[in-house]
Formats: sequence, structure tokens, C-alpha cells
Amino acid sequence: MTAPIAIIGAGIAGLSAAHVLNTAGHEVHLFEKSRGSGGRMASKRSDVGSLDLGAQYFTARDRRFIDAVNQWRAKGCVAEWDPALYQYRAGALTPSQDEQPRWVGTPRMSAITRAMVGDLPVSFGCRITEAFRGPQHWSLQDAEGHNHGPFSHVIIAIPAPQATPLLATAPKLAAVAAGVVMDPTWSAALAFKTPLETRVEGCFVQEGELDWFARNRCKPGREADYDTWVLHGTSAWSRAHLDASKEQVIEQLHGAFAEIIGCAVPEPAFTLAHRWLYARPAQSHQWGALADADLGIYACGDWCGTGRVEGAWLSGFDAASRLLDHLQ
Ligand SMILES: Cc1cc2nc3c(=O)[nH]c(=O)nc-3n(C[C@H](O)[C@H](O)[C@H](O)COP(=O)(O)OP(=O)(O)OC[C@H]3O[C@@H](n4cnc5c(N)ncnc54)[C@H](O)[C@@H]3O)c2cc1C
Ligand SMILES: NC(=O)C1=CN([C@@H]2O[C@H](COP(=O)(O)OP(=O)(O)OC[C@H]3O[C@@H](n4cnc5c(N)ncnc54)[C@H](O)[C@@H]3O)[C@@H](O)[C@H]2O)CC=C1
Repeated sequence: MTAPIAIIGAGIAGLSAAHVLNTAGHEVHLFEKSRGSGGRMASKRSDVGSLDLGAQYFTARDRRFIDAVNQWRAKGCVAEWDPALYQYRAGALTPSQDEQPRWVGTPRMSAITRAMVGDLPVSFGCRITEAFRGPQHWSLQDAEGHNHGPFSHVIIAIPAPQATPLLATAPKLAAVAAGVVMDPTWSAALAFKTPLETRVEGCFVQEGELDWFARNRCKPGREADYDTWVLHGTSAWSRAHLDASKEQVIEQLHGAFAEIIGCAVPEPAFTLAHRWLYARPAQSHQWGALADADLGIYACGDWCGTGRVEGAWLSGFDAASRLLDHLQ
């Protein structure tokens, strides 16, 4: 019997790779440091319902990804989100509706990766710290010192700075990953008992602390007891406030939001802040995935492509396709 393929990271890239390999008849095993799947597409359960603190929506431009989105729609875990879009620039908030279809997981963003996990074997709460290549097989060590293996191949589907040490056996790939800069994003959520008197449901902000804000509860399938909003700081602001306390971040982003939104903003009934240290690559790449096919190690993730959900999915697809090509 051949050994299974190890995939480190159960975000959309790792699960995209898992799906391709599983469909081709290969046994895979995923390792995920968190308690659930999704990574930056995960949703946070809170007292005011679930909140999409990371990816807000996604677009689909590549035919292969459009096909995947259509399959998720058929399963009921993805729906179109057509918010009343605005932009804020030069001190003015103006409608900015467009024709771009935008998609979200339903009833929460994490529904997509949850459906992708299905009955694939995943070790949750397991942070991999090293990948070793033996004479024939790979083995992995986790943060608690446990060994896992043997595996025929390893796919590393985590942000570049975290992937670098795991790529030590393939120094060329490690050097490429080490050169990738990833920017942080501070995310804050606010919930109001009484809905804010505004038509705005999503806003691209082009000046100041904020990059984007959205009315979480207007996405399809979300709980609607509270008027929930998610605010994202810009990369520059988030980096400058990397070590700020959550209270300071909430206060500043709440203040910036209140200045822009153009209606009375009462004290929120609930607030939350989350720091994404490796939120997005500082620039996009066209690598698809990184591969040392002879060694049997691959790396993928949004940082190998466009730094978006679609780019991450395509990168996982690419890593798995290259592995299958090499086996032929
Ligand atoms: C605030 C924010 C807003 C965003 N908004 C959008 C948006 O609106 N539209 C869009 O298209 N994209 C958006 N993105 C980007 C999008 O979320 C990512 O591009 C995509 O989700 C990345 O997927 P991935 O699988 O490459 O990585 P991840 O989602 O980061 O998945 C990697 C997984 O690996 C796990 N992991 C890490 N290290 C280890 C380890 N050593 N061992 C085991 N497991 C490990 C992590 O816990 C994680 O689950 C946003 C991102 C952020 C942070
Ligand atoms: N905060 C974070 O960490 C991350 C945020 N990400 C955002 O995720 C979104 C995904 O990108 P795409 O899928 O290409 O989505 P998209 O086509 O909706 O947006 C791409 C970009 O175009 C601009 N834009 C698009 N539509 C409008 C509009 N109607 N009015 C004004 N400006 C507009 C805006 O700057 C936006 O960021 C982008 O907004 C990214 O900035 C991506 C990755 C990480």
C-alpha cells in the first residue's frame, strides 16, 4: 500500500489540493493548527452571531474556480452577495455600485471549507513544526513532539512566513518563501442593538485608517438580531499599530467608521478585535505553486498567486496537479 499524502493547513488552498488528490484516488491526511478549518476564510462565533472577520466575499474570474463556485452554490454553502456598495474618498461617501458578482459562504464564510472537509481525515489542533525526508518517505513532527507518518509527499498550504521553516529540506523553495512579505490586517467587529440609519452595506475606503467596512448581517443567511459591522484597517495602519491593545484598535477603528458613515453611531452593544498577522502578500506573484517534485514537497497558498480566495484555491489546485503530473 502506498503512503498517504500529507497536507499542512486546512485553509482553502490545502482543501483545494486535497479535493483534487482525493478525486484522483489518492489518500490524503490534513493537519490544521486551529480547532476548525478555513484559516483566513474562517468565521468567528460570538454572542451576536457569527462574524466574518477575515475574507469578506470573493470574486471568481478563472473558469476552473467558477466551476467550483457553481458546485458550492448547488450544495447550498455559497450564495451571491449584492451589497449596496459605497466608496469613501476625499472626505465624501458616495454610492459605487457595479456589476461584479461577489460570493460569500452561507450561513457563514466558514461553511465553504467545512463542506470541503467532508469526511477527509484532518488532525485539528495540530501545529506542524518540522517536515523530515527519510530514504523513502516523509514524516512530520508537531509542536507537542509527536511524529506523524510515513507520507509519500508533503503539501505545505500555509502563509509564506510560516511555511519557510517547514521547507528546510528544500532550500530553494524555502528561499523563495522567505522572500515573501505578508502584511497584517486589524479587523474589528461592532454590533448595535438598534440598526444604524444608513443604506451602506459595504464600503471601499480610500483614505485614513480603514480599508473596508461591511454590514455583516446583510449577507445571506446571517443572524439578524444585532446590526453587525466588520471593519478592516489598512495594511499600513495595521502594521503601525501591530502591538496596540484590542481596546485601542476598537476605539480608533470605531472612531474612523463613525466619521465616515454619516449617521448617528451609538455605543456598540458588543465589540471584538482580531489581528491577522499574515493577512495578505504585499504583492501578487505568478508562481501557481512551488514544487520540488523529485523530493516530493510542494508549497501553495494565496501568496503564490493573487493574494485572494480565488488565488489560494487555484494555488492548491496547481500544487495537486503538479504532484499528479509527476506521478504519471
Ligand atoms: C482581514 C482579511 C480580509 C480578507 N478579505 C478578502 C476578501 O474580501 N476577498 C478575498 O478574495 N480574499 C480576502 N482575504 C484573503 C483570503 O482570506 C486569503 O487569500 C485566503 O483565505 C488564503 O487561503 P490559504 O489557504 O492560502 O491560507 P490560510 O487561510 O491562511 O490557511 C492556512 C491554514 O493553515 C493553518 N496553519 C498555519 N500554520 C500551520 C502549521 N504549522 N501546522 C498546521 N496548520 C497550520 C492555519 O491555521 C490556516 O487554517 C482576506 C484576508 C484577510 C486576513
Ligand atoms: N484586508 C486584507 O487582509 C485583504 C483584503 N483583500 C480584499 O479583498 C477584496 C478582494 O478582491 P477582488 O476579489 O479582486 O474583489 P473586487 O473586484 O471587489 O475588488 C478589488 C478592488 O477594486 C476596487 N473596487 C472594486 N469594486 C469597487 C467599487 N464598486 N467601488 C470602488 N472600488 C471598487 C477596490 O479597491 C477593491 O479593493 C479586495 O477588496 C481586497 O482588497 C484581499 C486580501 C486580503
